[in-house]
Amino acid sequence: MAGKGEPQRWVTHQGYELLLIEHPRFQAAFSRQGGQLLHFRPRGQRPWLWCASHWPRGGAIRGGVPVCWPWFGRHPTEPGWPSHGWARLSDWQLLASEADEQGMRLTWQLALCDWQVTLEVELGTGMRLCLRTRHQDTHTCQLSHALHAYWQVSDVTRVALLGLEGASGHDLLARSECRQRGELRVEEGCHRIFRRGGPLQLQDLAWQRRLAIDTSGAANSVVWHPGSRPLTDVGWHEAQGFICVEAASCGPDSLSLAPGDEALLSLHAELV
Ligand SMILES: O=P(O)(O)OC[C@H]1O[C@H](O)[C@H](O)[C@@H](O)[C@@H]1O
Repeated sequence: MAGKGEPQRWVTHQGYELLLIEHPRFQAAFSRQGGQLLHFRPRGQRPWLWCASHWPRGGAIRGGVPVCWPWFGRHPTEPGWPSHGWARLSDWQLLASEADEQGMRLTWQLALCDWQVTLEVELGTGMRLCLRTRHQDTHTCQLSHALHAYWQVSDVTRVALLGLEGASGHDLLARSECRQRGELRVEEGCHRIFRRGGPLQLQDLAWQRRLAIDTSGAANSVVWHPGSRPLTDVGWHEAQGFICVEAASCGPDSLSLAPGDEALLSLHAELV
């Protein structure tokens, strides 16, 4: 628990250890499991991130910004291993947190065998996440990873994602290559992995909000929503309230890390 006057304190909710932050500029919450930013709301605004109201015991929390690491989606060779890797199921250590008038900077770390990953998060009027991976194995290893953000929206079928015009990628629902024409809208589910990162904008007219979401530096921008496919423990109406726009390096854009190499992945958002 933080001392009096400090912006952060630990609590337990639905069996999870949470770090709650009340800063003059924003409110936020992380779970120790996953080092996962679950909630971020700059003062006077609606929350930016969506989070399911029910959290499974022993599973991953659906919402906020899950860290998918050290693989994204299914493991390439081990079908029984958990989807999206160990990071979102493991307890992380909070290495540092500093606050000033502008905001807060927090550093989370997870060490597994020869691998070490840190998540640096800056929160203020915007949010910036940077994932840094190193390994000290004796041979080159494959890495795929994602900052799998669930953005809260008025209604997924009524928002538009700008900035992917002309981008090529893979449409996993259509099982074909795709090229984005104009703005992206989600009518009945979406699962596209675009082969480019860059500045995007999520436009929500009903909420009169436009978020600039930057996936520059990532090889892939992933857009996902299950449509009418049911998600365990998430009601249909609740699921209408998010769209995932993710920074990732995955599939053919997975990385080969030689011992001592470092891989970076970042995601940045601000209001425009
Ligand atoms: O249900 P989860 O394991 O949390 O994954 C949720 C979704 O994440 C990503 O966007 C993947 O590309 C999808 O295939 C997956 O369904």
